[in-house]
Amino acid sequence: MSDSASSKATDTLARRGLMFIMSSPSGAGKTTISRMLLEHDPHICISVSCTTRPPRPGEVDGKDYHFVDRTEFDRMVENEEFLEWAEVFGHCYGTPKAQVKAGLKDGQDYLFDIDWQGTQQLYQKLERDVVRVFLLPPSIDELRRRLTGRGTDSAEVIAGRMDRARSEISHWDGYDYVVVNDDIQACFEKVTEILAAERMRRARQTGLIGFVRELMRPDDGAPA
Ligand SMILES: Nc1nc2c(ncn2[C@@H]2O[C@H](COP(=O)(O)OP(=O)(O)O)[C@@H](O)[C@H]2O)c(=O)[nH]1
Ligand SMILES: Nc1ncnc2c1ncn2[C@@H]1O[C@H](COP(=O)(O)OP(=O)(O)O)[C@@H](O)[C@H]1O
Repeated sequence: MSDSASSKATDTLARRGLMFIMSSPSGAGKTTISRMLLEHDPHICISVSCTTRPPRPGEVDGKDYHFVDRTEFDRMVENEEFLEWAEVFGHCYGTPKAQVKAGLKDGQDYLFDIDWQGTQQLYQKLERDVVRVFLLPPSIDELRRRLTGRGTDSAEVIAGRMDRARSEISHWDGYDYVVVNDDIQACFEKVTEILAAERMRRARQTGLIGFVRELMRPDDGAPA
């Protein structure tokens, strides 16, 4: 087999998709890093959550979140339409089930911007598919600066998010990887490396069995 033919074979090996979860205290940068990943990596798409929180300026329904009212959210909970859901900052957030389960089988990777409660629930249900990444701010002062600088929340809301930050940080040990988001580019590169390595895990590479069997076939001596 020529070099180009063999690299083609490995490029098309079947692989099960993964669930790449990114959590952090509010303001540490998970939305920013998520957007960079989605922009640079065509093989991962975001799992769009449902929320009862009102949209922020610039947020688009169906892209950033599916914005629903409480009655609709409760109906979806009742119908078991969520893989997980949780109440955060007085609003409900949930991960719709249908799309993700089908996509994983077809090798589609999904990115989740969800909190520690949702992470625990997804891990309990789909442990083998889940990769858990936690982002930390370089300092509490910098976290406050970022929340203020983002310009999307009132002083009161920011104070609430800062109060919650310490308790959110206390869940750092429920994650597989912890990355300090100091320099944005450096953080993005680390997250990209984690994703690349996790894609190579043997258990995810469902096409390997046939590929290796082929490699191990007795040599018939035919020229390449
Ligand atoms: N469990 C769970 N948490 C979610 C979901 N979607 C978003 N979140 C979390 O809810 C929290 C608040 O999100 P948001 O209102 O967008 O503000 P942010 O903290 O600035 O990202 C964040 O910790 C998100 O990770 C979801 O579907 N399930
Ligand atoms: N490494 C970084 N250095 C400086 N500012 C950052 C960095 N990462 C994110 N930010 C800024 O901090 C603010 C909060 O980031 P965001 O991604 O919205 O956080 P989260 O989604 O975790 O709440 C945004 O204004 C973003 O541009």
